[in-house]
Amino acid sequence: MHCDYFDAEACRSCTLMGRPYDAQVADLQASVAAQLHDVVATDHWLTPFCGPESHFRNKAKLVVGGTRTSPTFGILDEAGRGVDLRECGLYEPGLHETIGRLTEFVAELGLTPYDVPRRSGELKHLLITHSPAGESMIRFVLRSPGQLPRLERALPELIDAVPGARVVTANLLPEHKVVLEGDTEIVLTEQQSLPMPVNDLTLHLRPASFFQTNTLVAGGLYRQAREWTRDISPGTVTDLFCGVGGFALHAAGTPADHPAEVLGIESSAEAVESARLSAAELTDRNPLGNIDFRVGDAHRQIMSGGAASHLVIVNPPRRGIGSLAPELERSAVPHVIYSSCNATSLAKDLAAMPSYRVRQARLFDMFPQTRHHEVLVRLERNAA
Ligand SMILES: C[S@@+](CC[C@H](N)C(=O)[O-])C[C@H]1O[C@@H](n2cnc3c(N)ncnc32)[C@H](O)[C@@H]1O
Repeated sequence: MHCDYFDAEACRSCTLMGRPYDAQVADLQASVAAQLHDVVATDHWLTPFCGPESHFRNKAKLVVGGTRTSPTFGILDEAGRGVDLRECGLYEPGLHETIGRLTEFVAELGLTPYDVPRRSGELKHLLITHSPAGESMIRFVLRSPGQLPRLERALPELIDAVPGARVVTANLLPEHKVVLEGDTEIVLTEQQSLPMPVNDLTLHLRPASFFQTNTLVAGGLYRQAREWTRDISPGTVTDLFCGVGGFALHAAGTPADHPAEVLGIESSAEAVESARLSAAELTDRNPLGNIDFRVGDAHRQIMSGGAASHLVIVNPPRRGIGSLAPELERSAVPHVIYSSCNATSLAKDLAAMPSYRVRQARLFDMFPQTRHHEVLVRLERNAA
């Protein structure tokens, strides 16, 4: 893949840009396998799962810079000046189109971009998620509620100007902080969630709920976990760090003759609400047994009942499962599926679980052009 922004040194996020894609995947596989060398035998690796090397991102996180009449949408340089990256080749074609229409509309609306060095202005970021069905969720991250009435008034024109705009929100981030969003979210549209078709399910995404950035590769990840779940044929499944329920909902209904009882635990109330919505739709169509999602701390779950599960699925943030690893080690849980975006923390966690052996592992290239990776491993408790 080639990128003009990279060549001009305007953006260097894609550290592997220019390297042939096959070589990128081979390097990534070798590096991840080396980090997990002590716990995953060479012949237990499945073939890496890859999608296209460009036009795969379903999400854009655009920092707004420049001026009211000439805003930029992309990142800020070291001096805090806006760098426009609207033509980034990682975006899905539909997302690219949405960005074009939306940024044109925002420039005409004349919201003043937030100026980081001066700490003045209003519009900080645009966060856009696009679904394979052609719909999008658009979130305006604002410094204050001052521009809210203007945004509310402009909503019908925005919906006209940006085909597929389904959920539009204002997120308030009054603090001068290097974070993407604040805690207050005001949904301006009647629709509150973006339906994301993945495999044979629809996952509802409410604002501020985590979702994987690469829909096609996420679909492969969930299918692999479902295949392993079918093979294990568990009576009960606990999905920890479940987000909007991708793993839990794919596990529900397996095995088909005696669907597992599935419980998802997640700290974000918005994500749990999303997962419940998806589960209700799914069970309406095809009764599946018990699926339940609860807001909670994954680290407490093993002590409070999760230890009785036949299968525990974990998909933690980059830092890994930490104290949960020794908890699982002490539990009687026979099967674990661990999805990790950080082979270093995965290796550390698995080293704290010597009673389990890795039966299979697979690399999912969720973030082509970078060294970021997703690894799925299937663990089984050693026979006593
Ligand atoms: C990598 S995401 C995985 C989400 C989901 N499994 C998926 O497939 O999209 C990690 C999730 O863990 C949640 N989280 C972080 N710390 C947590 C904790 N202590 N207990 C429960 N959930 C937590 C985050 O809100 C986020 O949704």
